[in-house]
Order: sequence, then C-alpha cells, then structure tokens
Amino acid sequence: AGIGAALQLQKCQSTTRFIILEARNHAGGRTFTDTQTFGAKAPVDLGARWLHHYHPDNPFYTYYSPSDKDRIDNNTYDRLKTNTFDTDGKLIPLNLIDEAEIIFEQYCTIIEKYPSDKEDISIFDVIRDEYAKIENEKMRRLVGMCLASIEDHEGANLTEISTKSCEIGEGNIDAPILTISDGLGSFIKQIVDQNNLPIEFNTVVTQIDISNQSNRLIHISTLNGRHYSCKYVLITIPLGCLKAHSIVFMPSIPDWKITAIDKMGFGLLNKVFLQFSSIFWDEKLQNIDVITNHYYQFYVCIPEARILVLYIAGSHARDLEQQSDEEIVKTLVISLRRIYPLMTDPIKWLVTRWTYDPYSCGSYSYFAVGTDLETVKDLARESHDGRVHWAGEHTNYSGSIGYVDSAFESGQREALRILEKLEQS
Ligand SMILES: Cc1cc2nc3c(=O)[nH]c(=O)nc-3n(C[C@H](O)[C@H](O)[C@H](O)COP(=O)(O)OP(=O)(O)OC[C@H]3O[C@@H](n4cnc5c(N)ncnc54)[C@H](O)[C@@H]3O)c2cc1C
Repeated sequence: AGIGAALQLQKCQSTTRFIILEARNHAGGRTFTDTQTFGAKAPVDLGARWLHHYHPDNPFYTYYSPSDKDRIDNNTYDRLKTNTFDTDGKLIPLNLIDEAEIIFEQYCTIIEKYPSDKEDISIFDVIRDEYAKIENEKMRRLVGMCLASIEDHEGANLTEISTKSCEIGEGNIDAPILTISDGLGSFIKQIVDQNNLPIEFNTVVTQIDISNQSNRLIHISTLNGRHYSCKYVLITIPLGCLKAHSIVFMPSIPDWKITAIDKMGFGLLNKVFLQFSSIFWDEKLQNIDVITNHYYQFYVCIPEARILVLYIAGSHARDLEQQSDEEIVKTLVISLRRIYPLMTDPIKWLVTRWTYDPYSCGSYSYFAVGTDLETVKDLARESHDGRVHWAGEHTNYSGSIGYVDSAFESGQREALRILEKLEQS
C-alpha cells in the first residue's frame, strides 16, 4: 500500500514532499522473495506468491510483462494436476473427488443464499447439519478437504468466517493468476528500485502525535530516536499491527475505528518449504493434497527447485507455530512417506511464522462473523480531523481485500485524497 501511494505521489513530486518510514530492512512487506535459503536459483516467496486478478485493470498490469518462465493460470488449483491421498497413503480416484466437489458446490450455494435479513453466523454454522449428514467416512473426509480449501484461502477457520460477507472482497475472481518465476517479492522490489522511492529502512514508527493544534503539524517518533513532522500521514501498517496497538496515537484512534480494527478478522497462513535432493513425486503435478488424521496438508510443487511447499491456515497454523522446525518437518515426512515410501529426508527447509513477525502479526484480513463492507470503510476512513489517512489490503472497500493488488489500490486511493487536500490548501 505504501508503494502504491508513493508511486502516485511521485507523479506530483514537484509540489509534494514525502517519505516512507519502513520498519524492515527491505521493501515489500508481506511480499518477500527469499533468495538465500535455497539459493538464487530457487527463489521462494515467504508471503504472497500469486498475482491475482491479472487483467488490464490490475494496477500492476502495466508494470510487468510476463516472461516464458512465468505462468498464467485460471486457478491456483487444477484437479487434473493434483494428486489427493487419503489417510492410508492411497491415491483417491478423480471420480470421488468430483463427487465431493459436487457436494461442496451445494454447500457454496447454501452459503450464497443465506438470507440477508438473518443474523450473521459462521460458514460452518450454516453447513454444519448438512455436513453431519454425510455417512460415508471417506466422503466426509473429502468434503472436509474441499471446505479446508476455504480456510486456506481466508487464513481462518470456517467457524470464524462470516457467511454474509465471505463473498465480498474477492475482486474479479475469474481473472487469470500470474506466477512470477523470480518471485512476486522480487518484482515488487524491482518497482521500488526502478522508481527510486524515498524509503527510510530500519525505521520502526512507535508514536504519532496529532495533538498539536497551533502549527497543525503531525509529529512522528521512531524506535531509533528519530522525529519527523508532516501535514498528513498515511498509515499502511497491517491490520495485525493495528490490533496489537504497535503504534501509539495521540490523541488515540477514535472509537469507531477501534471497533472496526477489533472486529475485522486477521487470519494466519503459514508455509513450510521442504527441499529434497531429488524429485520423488510426479513432475507434472502442481499440487499434492494429503489427508491425515489431524489436518489437511496442501502442498504446492516447485519441481525446478525440488521443493514442496505446505500451505497451512487458521488454528492448525497457530498450533504448528508452537512446534520446532524439526518437529514440523518430522511430522510432514512421516505422512509423505506413507505415500512415497522411497523418498529421502529433505535436505533443507524453511518454516514461516507470520504471527510472530512483529511487522505483520498474522497474514491477511478476512470478514469475521459480524463484519461487512461498512467495517472495511471504517478501517479506510480518515481520522484526526482528516489529517490521518489509512490504507492497506484491509481497507480496500471498492475492490478486493487481502491481496497484493488490494493493498496497492488502497495506497493509490489515499494518495489521491491527500494530493487533493494539498492542492486545496
Ligand atoms: C503467507 C502469505 C501468503 C499470501 N499469498 C498471497 C498471494 O498469493 N497473493 C496475494 O495477492 N496476496 C497474498 N498474501 C497477502 C498479501 O501479501 C497482502 O495482502 C499484501 O502484501 C498486504 O500489503 P500491505 O501494504 O497492506 O501490507 P504489508 O505488505 O504488510 O506492508 C506494511 C508495511 O508496514 C511495515 N510496518 C509495520 N509496522 C511498522 C511500523 N511500526 N513502523 C514502520 N513500518 C511498519 C511493514 O514492515 C510492511 O513493510 C499473502 C500473505 C501471506 C502472509
């Protein structure tokens, strides 16, 4: 969001002076491509990997021309390029998956048709009775897996997600999805470098003082003892940091915004990267889904780097964060070995723990039970006499929320507002 705003402000730099204060030692926030752990030839995105809504309306469209190495898909899941294995390690035939998907589609229709005049309840509460009716244990597991894919997408448990609002904020979901081979984080970094954006790295903002009425200047203090003054400030820190009160506001954030911050859901999606000395799975596969007695394991395959990436969300992700890397890897290897008895142990691994990232405190926002578009509008609405502006994926009320392009669009939106005010003053 900060980068989107900065590019917009840069267009009018002759009249507007601005600076981005960034806590980390690099740009991109939740888009970061790691080229160290597995080497420069095996870049991995620790946060966002896919550029969704990839069509000419996407603000990134003009910034990037896909190369032959990149991929453009209609979906991140292709059933023909996915193998699904049951608890006994046996491959589940496609016709059973199809059957499960038909039931899942019926649930989606029930969710969509939930009456708008009824009290909001969780997705799970809406389908609970139908789900309980499935007598065949295998089918129950398969439908459960389809349901778990929603949890993966939202970063939250079905018991937490709003039935009435879950469809909002997806944007043009049918538009293609771009996978950049060098990493989405590398692409965002490239935009920052090419445009020479004025960023002060390693600058953790701790306090924003808007109380001075005499000169109408806002005073910003940072952890490394620096002070900045400005007319307007745009806050683009993640919702997780707002929930954790990581910046002190003087006077404090108004109650209506605090309510929105507290109510809106901020989910958790983690990734576990496992690199092997050789590929033991079918090289053509895009995904491997494994049903275990504890949770569903969704792997994305990166054969060119001999890597499998586990995506895990919600409470399972929170539980996993409590374990050591070695414990996590051991559990995953045990369930994978049931399918591939001859596989070797991974040679390298990497586990993300987004909850404990102090500059994110989770992964991305979702509509928690009881929230709606008004909540997002409150998150976006300026405060403190119009001098404090707000952007970030969680504020993008006129498009999608939770995505990289959502964040960028919200930054552009607020930059235009600030520019308008500066022009009028
Ligand atoms: C595991 C994971 C997978 C994801 N996958 C996808 C995907 O495939 N596609 C997709 O579109 N989206 C994905 N997302 C979501 C996407 O990454 C975010 O929606 C988007 O990057 C958010 O951008 P933002 O500008 O709102 O926040 P951020 O990118 O988090 O930027 C906020 C910035 O504020 C900085 N900051 C925080 N606190 C302070 C402070 N006190 N002082 C100074 N600076 C501070 C942070 O360091 C950060 O740089 C994923 C996210 C995660 C975590």
